This record gives sequence, structure tokens and C-alpha cells, in this order.
Amino acid sequence: MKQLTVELGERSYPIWIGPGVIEQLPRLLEEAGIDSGRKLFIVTDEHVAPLYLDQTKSQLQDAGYMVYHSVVEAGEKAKSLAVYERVMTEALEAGLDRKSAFLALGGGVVGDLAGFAAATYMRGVAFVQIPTTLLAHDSSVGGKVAVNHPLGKNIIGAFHQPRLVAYDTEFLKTLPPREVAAGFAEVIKHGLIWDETFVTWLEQNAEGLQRFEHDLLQEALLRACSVKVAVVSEDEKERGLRAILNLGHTFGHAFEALCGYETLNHGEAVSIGMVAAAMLAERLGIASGISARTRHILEKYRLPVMLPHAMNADEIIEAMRRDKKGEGGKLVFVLPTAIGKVEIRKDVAEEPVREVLRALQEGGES
Ligand SMILES: NC(=O)c1ccc[n+]([C@@H]2O[C@H](COP(=O)([O-])OP(=O)(O)OC[C@H]3O[C@@H](n4cnc5c(N)ncnc54)[C@H](O)[C@@H]3O)[C@@H](O)[C@H]2O)c1
Ligand SMILES: O=C(O)C(=O)C[C@@H](O)[C@H](O)[C@H](O)COP(=O)(O)O
Ligand SMILES: [Zn+2]
Repeated sequence: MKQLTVELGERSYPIWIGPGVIEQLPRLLEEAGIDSGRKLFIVTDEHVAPLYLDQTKSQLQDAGYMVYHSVVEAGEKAKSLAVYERVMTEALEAGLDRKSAFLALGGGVVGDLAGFAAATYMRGVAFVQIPTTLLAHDSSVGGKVAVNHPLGKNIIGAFHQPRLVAYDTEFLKTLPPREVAAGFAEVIKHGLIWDETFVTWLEQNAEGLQRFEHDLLQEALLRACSVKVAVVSEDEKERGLRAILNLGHTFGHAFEALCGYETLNHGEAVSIGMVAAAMLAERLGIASGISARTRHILEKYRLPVMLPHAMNADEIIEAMRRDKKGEGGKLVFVLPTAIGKVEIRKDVAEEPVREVLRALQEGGES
């Protein structure tokens, strides 16, 4: 197993990646200062629970922890205030105190939800990420935790860093193909914002990576997580640099919200959003020839590059004006200037954005 470290002074923490990490969990918890004898509260979802909850729970119980759990519905709908309230009720009923810890066993939905519960339970308790999706190489690192509001993605949230990320890559073997593709959207994003050589490597190894060939998968996760680690270690609370991790997300979050968090999953919405960002950059004259390559790599990973059905442009723009990166309702985008390089553009005019939205629904551009 390999280790990366998020460097945040006294809140620094390790990310352990590899097959069999879960068997080391009790030791890793001890090393993170979460001693046996404490109460642990695992939040997981209805797909992950039958696969990995018993195994995880019994290892922790054998090591002397008192373990409780909550199983939430699968999918984005669980990132809601209603589900958050239920999780809090169950944690209170289990008698969790300030020395207890929340463990997120699942994908980004469970990670964001459990993390927000941990950030707010008795004003904040310890939190551990045990990611089970490919996409969660991104969501489990960096401490952004949140639930959604019908009017906006991740609007109710906090920054609350985990004490530890324990990423057992064996868990990925049961992921459905659609979720594998969604995970690659954020892997590709980490290349597009930071490192053209990583993008080229992802293009060259697309088949082997999608078959989850061990060495390739390990390398992809380490390279993608390293980008996230570098950015978060420099700008934990998104005062500046961290916003680059939002490539494709101004568009993507609006698409997700307007689908009622149903038709498109996060990775798919970000995929279309990254194509939109590349097209917008070309229209604004800050990049050329990048949208075709962006579209091409995403298609290689079986990701959508067009909106699946008609969406109202006024509503998309209204949702984008509520994006957390913006001030005073201005349209703010992370835009590529080349493959591997991005910049943040504040106060983008509406017309080029509308043109891009039209092209995304009508057949795109060559
Ligand atoms: N906090 C962050 O920095 C950050 C970063 C990226 C994304 N996110 C958030 O993450 C969420 C998306 O995460 P996701 O794509 O992991 O979605 P998810 O958590 O909904 O998981 C996707 C699906 O896969 C199932 N699943 C999970 N692990 C499995 C496994 N090992 N085997 C079989 N099925 C499994 C789940 O039950 C679910 O149906 C979004 O809400 C997004 O906003 C947060
Ligand atoms: O960690 C970050 O910062 C990111 O932007 C990573 C994104 O992939 C992720 O979807 C994040 O939750 C978006 O954050 P938000 O602040 O735009 O809600
Ligand atoms: Zn994302």
C-alpha cells in the first residue's frame, strides 16, 4: 500500500491507497489518534452495506471499538437535510460523544454526508474516509463536506478534514460500469488542470485502466490524488488556487441541480461541464484546439459530452449565478488555456455561455 500526506500543519493526515488497506484499519485508526474503546459510527449506503459493512464492522469490533452504523439510500438524493437529520438522530441514539468518530464507508455521497455530520455533531468530531468508488479518490481528500439544496449543489456545508483516508482498491472491483466512468471524469479533470503528460498517459492507457489493471489503476490514483493533495495543501479553504479543482463544475453543478439530482450523476455532469468549459475558453479567445481533445478523451472513457435532454438556458444561467465561486451573481468559470493549464475567469458575459449551451444541446462543435 502507498501513502500520500495532506500537509496542513497539525491537521495533516495520511491517505493510504492499495489492495488490503481495510485489513489495516484498526492500526491506522490508532495511529491517527482514534483509540480502541471509542464509539465509531459508520455511515454507508444501501449498495455498499451488503458488500462491505459486516467485514469492516467486525474488524473494528475485534480491535475493541464500539461500532454503530447508519445505512442511507444510495445516490445523490441522500445528500439532503432530511437524511442528514436522520443520521444525526441515529448518532445521538447510539450515544456518540465528543471523543467518538464518524466513518464514511462509500462513495462521495456518503463521504460528503458523513463528513458534514461529523463537522456539526457537537460542533465537530473526528472523521475518517473509507472510499469505495473511483470518484472518491477526489471526494475523500480535502475536507469539503456538504449536503445539497434543491436550488444548489453542496450549498450547506463546511470544511472538515478527515483524520485519515483508507482507500482499499479491492472495493472498486464491484463498481458498476457507469460509476467507473464517472470516477474517470474526476481523474481526467486532475490531468486537465495540472499536467498534460498525465492526460497523454490517460489517453494511451484508456483500455487497461478501464479493465482496472492493477499497476495502471494504482498509478492513476496516485497521480490524480497527488494533484489534489498538492492543491489542498497549498490552499485548504479555497482562498484562490483551490478553485481550479472546480474545472467543469460551474456548468456541471447547474446541470445536476436542474436534473433534480437524478438523470446525471456528478461525474457525468462534470464531464459535460469540462467540454463546455473548453468550448467557452475557445469562444472567449483564451484557448484554441482544446475542446476536441477534451471531448475525445472523455468519450474514450465512455463519458457523456452532450446534454442528454433539453434544459432551459435561463435556468442553467440562474443556477450558475448562485455558484459558490461567484460574488454578486457574476458568472465565474475555471477555463482551460491549454491541456494541463487553467485560469479562473470572473464576470464572464452571458452571450458566449448561451452559445455554448446551445451547441451542447444541438450536436456540439467539431
Ligand atoms: N467533497 C469533495 O471534494 C467532492 C469531490 C468530488 C465529488 N464530490 C461529491 O461526490 C458525490 C459523487 O460521489 P460518487 O460518484 O462516489 O457517488 P456515490 O457515492 O453515489 O456512489 C455511486 C454509486 O456507487 C455505489 N457504490 C459505491 N461503492 C461501491 C462499490 N464498491 N461497489 C458497488 N457499488 C458501489 C453507490 O451505492 C452509488 O449507487 C457527489 O455528491 C459529489 O458532489 C465531493
Ligand atoms: O475539492 C475541491 O475543491 C473540488 O472542487 C473538488 C470537486 O470535484 C468537488 O465536486 C467539490 O465538492 C466541489 O466543491 P464546491 O465547492 O464547488 O461545491
Ligand atoms: Zn467534483
